[in-house]
Amino acid sequence: MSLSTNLTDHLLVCAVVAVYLISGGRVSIGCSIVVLYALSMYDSAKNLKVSEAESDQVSLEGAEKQKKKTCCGGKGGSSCCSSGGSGKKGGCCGGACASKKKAQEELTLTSPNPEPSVDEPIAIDFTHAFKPARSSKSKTGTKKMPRLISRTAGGAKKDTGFFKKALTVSNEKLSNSQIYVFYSSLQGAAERSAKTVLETLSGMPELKRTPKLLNLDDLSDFDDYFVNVPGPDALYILVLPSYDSDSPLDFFLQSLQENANDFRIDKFVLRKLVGYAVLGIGDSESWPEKFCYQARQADLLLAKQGGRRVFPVGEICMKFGGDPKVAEWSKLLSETLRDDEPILYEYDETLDDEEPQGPEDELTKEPLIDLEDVGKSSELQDVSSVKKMIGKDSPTFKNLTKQGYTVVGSHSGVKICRWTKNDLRGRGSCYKHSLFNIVSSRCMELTPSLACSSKCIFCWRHGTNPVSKTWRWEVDDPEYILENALQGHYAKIKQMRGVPGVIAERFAKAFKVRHCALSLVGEPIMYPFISKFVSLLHQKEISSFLVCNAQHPEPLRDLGKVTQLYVSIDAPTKNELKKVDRPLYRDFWERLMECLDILRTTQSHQRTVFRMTLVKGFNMADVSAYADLVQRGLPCFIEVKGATFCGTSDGNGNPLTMQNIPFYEECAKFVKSLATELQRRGLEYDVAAEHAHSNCILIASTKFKINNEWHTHIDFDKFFELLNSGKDFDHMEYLQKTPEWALFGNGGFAPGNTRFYKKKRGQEIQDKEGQNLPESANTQPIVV
Ligand SMILES: Cc1cc2nc3c(=O)[nH]c(=O)nc-3n(C[C@H](O)[C@H](O)[C@H](O)COP(=O)(O)O)c2cc1C
Ligand code: SF4
Repeated sequence: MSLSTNLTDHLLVCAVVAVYLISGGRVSIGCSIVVLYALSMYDSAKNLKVSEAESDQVSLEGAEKQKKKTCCGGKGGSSCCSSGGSGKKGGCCGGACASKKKAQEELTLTSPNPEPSVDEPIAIDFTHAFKPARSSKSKTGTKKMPRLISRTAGGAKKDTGFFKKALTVSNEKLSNSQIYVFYSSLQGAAERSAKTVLETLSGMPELKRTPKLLNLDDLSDFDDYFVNVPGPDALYILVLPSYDSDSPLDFFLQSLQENANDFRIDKFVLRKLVGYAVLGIGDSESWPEKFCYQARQADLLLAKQGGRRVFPVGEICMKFGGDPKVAEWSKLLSETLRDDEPILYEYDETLDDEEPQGPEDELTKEPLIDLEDVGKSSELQDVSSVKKMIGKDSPTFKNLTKQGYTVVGSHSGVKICRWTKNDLRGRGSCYKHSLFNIVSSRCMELTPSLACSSKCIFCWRHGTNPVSKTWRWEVDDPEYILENALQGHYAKIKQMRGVPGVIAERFAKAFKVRHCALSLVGEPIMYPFISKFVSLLHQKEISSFLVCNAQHPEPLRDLGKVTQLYVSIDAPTKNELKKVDRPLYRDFWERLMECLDILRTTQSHQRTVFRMTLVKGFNMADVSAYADLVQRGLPCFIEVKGATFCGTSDGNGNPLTMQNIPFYEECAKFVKSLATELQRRGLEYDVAAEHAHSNCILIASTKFKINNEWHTHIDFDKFFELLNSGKDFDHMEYLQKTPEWALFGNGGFAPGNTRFYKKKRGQEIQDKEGQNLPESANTQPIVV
């Protein structure tokens, strides 16, 4: 108790005694005073305790205020000069922060019941919250997780721990997805295997939807599945063979790679898929180095674009009974789809360091690749490796030779057409005779590129000829191609010498080819040396008829002189063209427009022809839209031909039937209304000539009607004379009068030939040039 308190007490006692004496020393008053005094003493003792506690609180607040003025605001840590981090003990706060921190820590540690208030933040240590399943499981001896691919950039590995690990787990129910089984097959093994996969999956009662089977080579646009996806729950299974020579799969892989590098396409565009799995088939004995390499490429490309692998790539050698292994892979896949356990889609390989690799790692033999490195993988560089377009041992080679082609070098083909044989036997030439004066027995049909940049529905490519937007193969010399093509052609002519009815004179002349139709199958203008090749033809006085698909404006612009330049116009509108030609280019319509502009301008000196192939139900309705195209390209001629039915369309995606084949009358009606529409617009065109037998009718610019007589025929001697003169000349300088028999309405059958009516045992079939083919080729789809 303090001195001041004692003094107050003494004064109080004196005052009480004085009051007692003044009041006469009465006992009752004296007692009351003593009680009051005792009460007041108790109260003051209590107050003293409270004030002592308050004064402690005030002094703490004062210390807090002072702390905020220190170097670190009292936080200590590395920002405080008193902390260990600064290396200075004491610092500006004299070490108060540090000592305070220490005191607080001590308080916390010694506090018996440190119940935090609701508002206080709680610190939880997540370090061990996401232990990789693999590590923990393998320690207990249970199944190890498959090795999967990380999508994390190397630099980001260290700081994405929490989110990255959380992203690795997916709980999608795979059995709810719509499964698409894709395949690509040249000889049938992949198709068979895909069907096994399909059957196995279809037998799963858990699957909500029936799986679908799709041939990659029949897809008109890969983008429908590999840029867009058909639904939110699509799951893809790809069954792919490998070929070290060119195969349709090359184009698919090339497209995937282009998508991966196309800045307009979302980098992880295939994240929209529930997942994917690839089954590779191949031959490990004959191609040990390249065994199933294209399946692996596909797998990496799908992963690179965000696809989630739901099952490891299968690699099965088909040489020695691979079918049971395919069934086994399919069964394992179906078990995975059934299994609702989460799948580790992304994988942090740094977590692998936590334990040594087990023997299972050896078994998987799957190299762990960071997705960021996928593009640099040597496997992927192979996607765009330069191959021969048609290797001698390739199925495409066998297919083409079976169909009567002579494959020249690695990318050209020559074939003797039925009209050539017909003309040798005096049975008449093809429609090009009546329209333009080409004699079939002296014509060679050739293409320097068996590959094409379209997949036209009426083409008889059987889904086997290579497709690509650009040239991606080894290139043969033009001299080599011409020399060997002529040899191949003459060899076939020679075979005709024993055929009954061959006219000796025509047979002799046939050994000096006069015309070359650069069409056949494929896209000739894709050949990088097309102009040189054409000039070599001209040097041998062989006229050139070049047909192109209007998808390659650059080489079209650069093209040198040709005798006649064709552009195929297979449909008049963008939508119809996409349906009919199934072009590979996204900007196919713009390319067509550019080609038309080139015909009207840069190449207007040439004899230009629009070639239209009429397919009922596909491209015959919109005459006015065709007129728009004519107005833009202003060709010299419009050659209109009805498509021809050539048998079934088995497995090559050709949707045409006999119902799509127009009759001559329908073609004639179409041609007349097109001519009328052009005239209505003030464009000077009219119907000129025909070859009724081939359903072919010619509309010509009226500038070829000289003195009221059509001059659609070519004076070939004059053409070479002009060419050899070295002077510039144009299409109006080598004309010849159209003979009477060829004019529209007269049928177009040349005199001097005997009309031959074949007994119709099967469908009469024709090749791309409109030439009829032997009946043995009756499995071919529509060709024109
Ligand atoms: C010309 C040719 C090249 C081949 N190249 C490879 C190859 O590089 N790697 C491979 O694993 N198998 C290769 N094979 C084997 C095929 O991939 C195998 O026969 C496959 O089953 C064919 O599938 P398909 O019948 O669906 O076309 C090749 C086969 C041929 C005929
Ligand atoms: S018809 Fe011609 S342009 Fe069309 S795919 Fe066949 S070869 Fe190519």
